[in-house]
Amino acid sequence: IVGGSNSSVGEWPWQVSLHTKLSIQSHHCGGSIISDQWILTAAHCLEDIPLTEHWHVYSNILKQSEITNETTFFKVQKMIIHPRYEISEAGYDIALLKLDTPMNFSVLQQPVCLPSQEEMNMAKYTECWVTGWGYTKERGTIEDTLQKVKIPIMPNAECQFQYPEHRITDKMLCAGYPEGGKDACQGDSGGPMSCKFQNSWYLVGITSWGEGCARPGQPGVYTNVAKFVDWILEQTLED
Ligand SMILES: Cc1c(O)cccc1C(=O)Nc1cccc2ccc(C(=N)N)cc12
Repeated sequence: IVGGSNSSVGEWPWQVSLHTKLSIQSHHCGGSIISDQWILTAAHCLEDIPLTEHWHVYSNILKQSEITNETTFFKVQKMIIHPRYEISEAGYDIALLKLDTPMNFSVLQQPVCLPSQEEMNMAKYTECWVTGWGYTKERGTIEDTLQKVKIPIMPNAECQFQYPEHRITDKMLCAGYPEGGKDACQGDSGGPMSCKFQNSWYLVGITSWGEGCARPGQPGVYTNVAKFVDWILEQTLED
């Protein structure tokens, strides 16, 4: 997260840290708790490591330094990458992780609401925050304390104009300031864009891509979760 600030304990209780257990274990991507056994993340997070046994899911974490080999984590029973995903910039950058055991909810560890799938105008989301342990600048490192930054959603037409060489579809969302300076970045991928509406928080976007980070005129691009609620329900209620 570029231009953000430290989150406090329990501020984003649906945020998880996805670690890969390769040579050294480290934070790879963010994710969001959407039920007691399902995590929503970005497909591009999983494409290089398609084996369930290499993933550790850490919930109720504020600082990466809290994670030691004594820290409990969830194992992944099943990974579902959207069948139409190819690369982030072409969309469908969404994936589900089924945990090996259901988690117990608490004030510090609980699901975020999925948005309603009906055609919603984004204007109702006036307070959207992006969170993660990703880089705070383009050539950065993974942050210790979970960062948060408030970023306004922009109309897709404006976003398309900023990315003339891309096709910004209605299954994508863009968010950013014209002057740049506040954005998600590498390492925040898969994490939530959470928007507050009538005193509840909704998972409106999944951090997907952007040209660099926090550059003027280069907004962050997110998976538009509302367009995938049908798919999410099909995949998760089936089990
Ligand atoms: C290619 C690259 C790096 O090598 C280092 C940092 C960023 C980048 C990059 O161009 N974009 C990115 C690469 C990977 C995940 C990203 C997630 C979000 C954003 C965003 N701006 N909202 C940019 C990303």
